Amino acid sequence: MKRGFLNAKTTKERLASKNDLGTHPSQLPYAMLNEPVTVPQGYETKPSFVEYAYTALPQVDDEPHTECLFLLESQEILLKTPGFPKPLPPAPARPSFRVAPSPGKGLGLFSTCDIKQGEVILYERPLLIVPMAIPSSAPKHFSQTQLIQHSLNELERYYKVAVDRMTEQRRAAFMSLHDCHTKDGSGPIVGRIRTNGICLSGLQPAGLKANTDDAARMGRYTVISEYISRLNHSCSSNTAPLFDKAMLAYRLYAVRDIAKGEELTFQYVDVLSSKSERNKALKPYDVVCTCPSCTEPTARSDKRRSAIGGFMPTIPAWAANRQLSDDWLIKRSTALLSLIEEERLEHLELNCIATHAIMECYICLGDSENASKWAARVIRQPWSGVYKDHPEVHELLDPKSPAYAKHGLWRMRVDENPTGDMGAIFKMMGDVCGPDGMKTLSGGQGLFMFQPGQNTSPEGLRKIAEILQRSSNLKG
Ligand SMILES: C[S@@+](CC[C@H](N)C(=O)[O-])C[C@H]1O[C@@H](n2cnc3c(N)ncnc32)[C@H](O)[C@@H]1O
Repeated sequence: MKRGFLNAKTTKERLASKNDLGTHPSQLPYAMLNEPVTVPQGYETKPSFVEYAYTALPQVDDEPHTECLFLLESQEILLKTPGFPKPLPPAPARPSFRVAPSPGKGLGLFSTCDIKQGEVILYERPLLIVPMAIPSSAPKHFSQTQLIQHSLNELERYYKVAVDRMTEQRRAAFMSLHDCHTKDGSGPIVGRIRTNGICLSGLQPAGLKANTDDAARMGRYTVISEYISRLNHSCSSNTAPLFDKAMLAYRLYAVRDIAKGEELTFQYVDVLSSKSERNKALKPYDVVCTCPSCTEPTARSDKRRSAIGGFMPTIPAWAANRQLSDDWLIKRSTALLSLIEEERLEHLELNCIATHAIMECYICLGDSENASKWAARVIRQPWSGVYKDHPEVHELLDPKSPAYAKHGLWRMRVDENPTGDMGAIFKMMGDVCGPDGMKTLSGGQGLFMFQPGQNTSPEGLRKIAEILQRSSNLKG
């Protein structure tokens, strides 16, 4: 069984997120103030440079640098990323996007040519990467609003050092970005970071993970870029930015075919929530969304989005369950893909999960002709974490490839029964997940590294069953 077959994310994270680097806008964990607040001077926290470092990365001449403020352990994680620092590809002679006014939305990005699904629109090294939160202390006699203003002032001070270190040209690019937080206590730098930052995970020191939410945020970062930060929101966005740690750069992918002149868009909020929830979540960005799903008069879109969020294609839940027909999961996943297409949500991780599941169904059925067609569709979604976790799909493009016979799922539904360890695990997973697969997602880490044919002891199997059972109790 390949890694990524199960995933440790919660259902909600997995449905809403776009890849395992957590690419979505970052809302800083600080409240906003309705009116100006005066804070007594002299209580500034001294930055602890034992823990934090300002650095310009990568330290390669002739390439733009990102100004970073990192916890030392996060910096270590980044520097140890295999392949770091991978060079940026040469900029194309004619970029396939331009910055231009978008009526009612300020500036935006627009395509300058037809772009195919899965193509990279741009590679971009960010201007700035900073922590989403930095601890600060304040005297006990501060009022609640003074505490908020004090925290915002502290953040501004920390972030300013990084902005001051930029080249003049990159600082000017940063300061020209939009700021929708001019009247809530945020300074000009914090305001721009709040407006334009995209969340970056995967750099969290191990020790912080188990701590409180605030502590955990200290190992999470927000990324600001000259161009990607100009993407306006749509609830049916047509791009997905994927952060490549080795390159220290985003690749911005087209998630469907884009016509010349179309605006390029990105999702700022969980697009599987209802129209009213989305509009509430968009308030901090000062956005009243006018995309078709927010303006159509009936509640059809809400219903479709809720249905999309209510099914997770899960091979084990079907493969060993003989009460479900051979085409049950194919039909359910195809219906899911139709809903995704109707709502124009191709960027969702779920799109690739369903595509990959149909491919695996055909492998279970011993039908390499159809499996190879679906493998080709997986490959057209390179922004997805599923694609990243399954490099073997390339070997499955040829229906005659020997990779089929070697695949752990090959003919699983055709031959007698899945037997041995694999059969036992599939049966357990089927029982625990339920056919809709909604309980698979938060546990099951023990299965990640399971390989077919691997000799798993009864003790190992019992542990896996316990993990799955725990996850079912917690989330079910
Ligand atoms: C990250 S910036 C995007 C680029 C920005 N339009 C600019 O001029 O630089 C976010 C801001 O863009 C505007 N915006 C983004 N999406 C929008 C939308 N769908 N409708 C209206 N305004 C939008 C809002 O002012 C929001 O605070």
